[in-house]
Amino acid sequence: MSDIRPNLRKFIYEQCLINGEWRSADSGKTIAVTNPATQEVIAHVPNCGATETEHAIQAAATALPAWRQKTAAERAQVLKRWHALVMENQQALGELMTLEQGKPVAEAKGEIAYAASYIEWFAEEARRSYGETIPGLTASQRIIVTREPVGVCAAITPWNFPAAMITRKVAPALAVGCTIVVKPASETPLTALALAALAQEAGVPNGVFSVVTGDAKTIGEAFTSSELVRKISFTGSTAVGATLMAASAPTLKRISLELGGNAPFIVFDDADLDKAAQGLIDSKFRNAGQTCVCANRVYVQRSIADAFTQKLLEKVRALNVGNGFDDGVTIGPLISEKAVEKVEKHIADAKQHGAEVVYGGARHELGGTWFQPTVLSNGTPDMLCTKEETFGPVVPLIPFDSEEEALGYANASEFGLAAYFYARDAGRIRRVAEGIEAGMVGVNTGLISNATAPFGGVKASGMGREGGHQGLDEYTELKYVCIDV
Ligand SMILES: NC(=O)c1ccc[n+]([C@@H]2O[C@H](COP(=O)([O-])OP(=O)(O)OC[C@H]3O[C@@H](n4cnc5c(N)ncnc54)[C@H](O)[C@@H]3O)[C@@H](O)[C@H]2O)c1
Ligand SMILES: O=C[C@H](O)CS(=O)(=O)O
Repeated sequence: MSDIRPNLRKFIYEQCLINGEWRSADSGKTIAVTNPATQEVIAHVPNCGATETEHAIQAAATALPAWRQKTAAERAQVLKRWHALVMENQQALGELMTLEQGKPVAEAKGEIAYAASYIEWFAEEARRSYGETIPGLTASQRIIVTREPVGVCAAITPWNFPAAMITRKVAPALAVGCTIVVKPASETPLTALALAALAQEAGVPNGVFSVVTGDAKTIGEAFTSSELVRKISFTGSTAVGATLMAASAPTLKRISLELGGNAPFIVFDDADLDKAAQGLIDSKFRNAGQTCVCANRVYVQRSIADAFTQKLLEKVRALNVGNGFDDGVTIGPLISEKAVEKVEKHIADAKQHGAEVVYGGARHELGGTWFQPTVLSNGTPDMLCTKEETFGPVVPLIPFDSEEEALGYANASEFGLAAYFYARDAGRIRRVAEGIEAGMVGVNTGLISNATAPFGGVKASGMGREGGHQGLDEYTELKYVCIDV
């Protein structure tokens, strides 16, 4: 039986939105979009290439003067209408996301609200893109510093959070007067297209926000080679981010990179173990572990390791694996067979290093790309999962003895996106929060993502921030005006 409910059909757009027009690829070629839970083909979207992308970029350049000349309040009003439309359609947009990405409907609806919160946040921030005046060096001199929109922007987004990764780029861009062309992941284009349709309904003018689906490399090259594109914002793997950064260098584009992670999760002996176990569930199993900021390696102080493991297992056993449309399901399918094979590779490597499977450890009996929530004990600090993100529902528990040892393990990574630790001693909280190498740190919490805070990483996890007032600055340039009158 198809998961495509009648109420969803009006949200399934099988054309791209370019310059306010819904259009197919020039070649007529399409890409199939499948439901990861059933492998059913749910839609076909245009397989666009360079010409369509260049058209969208040109339309963004043409639309830029009028959009940037609107007042911040006028742009804010359009964003507020977009926010209202997204929330009015939260249920349908959530079900659409489950259809193409697989996460449970409740979680998908949560992402829609999270995505909408970026629109609301930047509608408010639009009117706070402040400059400054600086005392002149002479009686007749005035120094003024203003913030101006970067101009035409391009964004490339991943499949794991198909709504939030779009709005946390588009909302700040539009707020400050930029225009933007977005290429969503080919696995999950429908959410992006539906969001663009609602933006159009909200009054975003033609060309200000276009969505182009198709060949990633070709579209990416059209973005990076264009003289008109002044900024690229990318969310995805570190490897692709580095490629885009290098390709953007010849035209000196501004670039924001939200890349891969490998979050350490440390449980100290002075932690509240019940809170730590729940925090690990919250962080690790969100989106079946397919989250850039999820705990990827768990370090547990040896003296409380057994007690913590039992508390964790009690909660893992309560996780319900199934189709995201079924009531009560908390763990959906992984996005692809390739994703399952990576999880299997990490578990096999951990076992070779001496880790023991204390729960799960294999594909789920449902078949397809479902995987059992898995807990490994007696892990070691040199397992493959401590070096690359697993992107699946696996908790590798690694014992440690001292605070210094734990911090050393945590920082022994090329990545630095998110990190978490549970402790109650004030001095330990200060030392570890300041010593850990990450862009974002959760102390006694496993959930840190929100629109008000600057989201981003260090080292191989990227550069730039999204959300907070910092997220607005990513889309502006400073202009210094020295007046002598
Ligand atoms: N830091 C963050 O905020 C964040 C958020 C979500 C995902 N991620 C990371 O993204 C990765 C998982 O997502 P993914 O598998 O979609 O990543 P990915 O890098 O394979 O793809 C991301 C996007 O880039 C496009 N792409 C792929 N190759 C490209 C190329 N050569 N040129 C231009 N575009 C190209 C894809 O089509 C997709 O739209 C993980 O590493 C995860 O940690 C990071
Ligand atoms: O995959 C990483 C995203 O950024 C998810 S979230 O921002 O933490 O929701």
